[in-house]
Amino acid sequence: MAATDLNSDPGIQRPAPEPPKPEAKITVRNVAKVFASGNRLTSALTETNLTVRDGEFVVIVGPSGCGKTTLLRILAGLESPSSGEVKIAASDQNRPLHSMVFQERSIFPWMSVIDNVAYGLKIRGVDRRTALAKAEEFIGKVGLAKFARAYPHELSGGMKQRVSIARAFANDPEVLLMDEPFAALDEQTKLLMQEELLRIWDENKKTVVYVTHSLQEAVLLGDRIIVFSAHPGRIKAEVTVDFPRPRSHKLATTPEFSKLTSDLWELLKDEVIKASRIES
Ligand SMILES: Nc1ncnc2c1ncn2[C@@H]1O[C@H](COP(=O)(O)OP(=O)(O)OP(=O)(O)O)[C@@H](O)[C@H]1O
Repeated sequence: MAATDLNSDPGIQRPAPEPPKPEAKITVRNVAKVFASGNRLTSALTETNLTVRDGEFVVIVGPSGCGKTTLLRILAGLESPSSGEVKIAASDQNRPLHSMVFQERSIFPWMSVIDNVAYGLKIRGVDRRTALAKAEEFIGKVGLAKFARAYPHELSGGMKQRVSIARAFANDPEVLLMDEPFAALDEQTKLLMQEELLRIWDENKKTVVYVTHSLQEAVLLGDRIIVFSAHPGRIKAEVTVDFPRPRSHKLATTPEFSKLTSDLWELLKDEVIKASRIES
């Protein structure tokens, strides 16, 4: 049979082109981590395999001590894996591979807000004017424009955490690593910050790996949720979150949201029980 040239016959319907597959931004292959302290060995992670697509918001949940922070620290290059490998695909040599936002405030108390936010850019050799302009842009996005020249001691806890987030986004890293960034905030501030993060993320579509204990937060923020087993951690399940974006807290009032949160809890419950036995 002769091959048909689809381009030459206007009567023939061409199959819809496949959407391009987003490339893998983060690849975690067979990663294990054992900590040695004195003559005691602690296995924190076993056989961890994970691929995060470019622009994907991945949330990790799991019981206390299952290795979530360890995985994030390995991704940030702060720990090395005992075995296996981690790769972050760089799109631009001038961009940092990652920025990390921690639970505890990690801004410099002796620097003004704007200098804190511009810090990473200046370290990378971005000229002062460009760095300050970029910093101002993100300070505005997190609602701190009036406080750009203030010092951390003049800010509330939530405002300091906004500075950390502005700094992380202003750095324009290949991936953003967030370790329970809102855990220390009061409930109302946390709700505000979650919506701000959603809004900034919608504008930037950064690749994010986000650790949380809150299942509601995981469902609200994530494209995909990775459920870890109890210590030593390994991936037990993955849940895709299909809710359309932009999202807000209104989503949390829907039955679909409640159902997904409760399904997630069913997946996690046994692991939390196992972890509580390990700890006691
Ligand atoms: N530097 C270290 N030295 C020795 N053991 C460590 C070290 N860091 C972590 N661990 C151990 O590795 C395991 C995983 O710790 P990790 O902090 O990654 O867990 P986690 O899931 O983030 O916990 P949580 O949810 O409570 O923050 C724990 O048993 C912990 O005690």
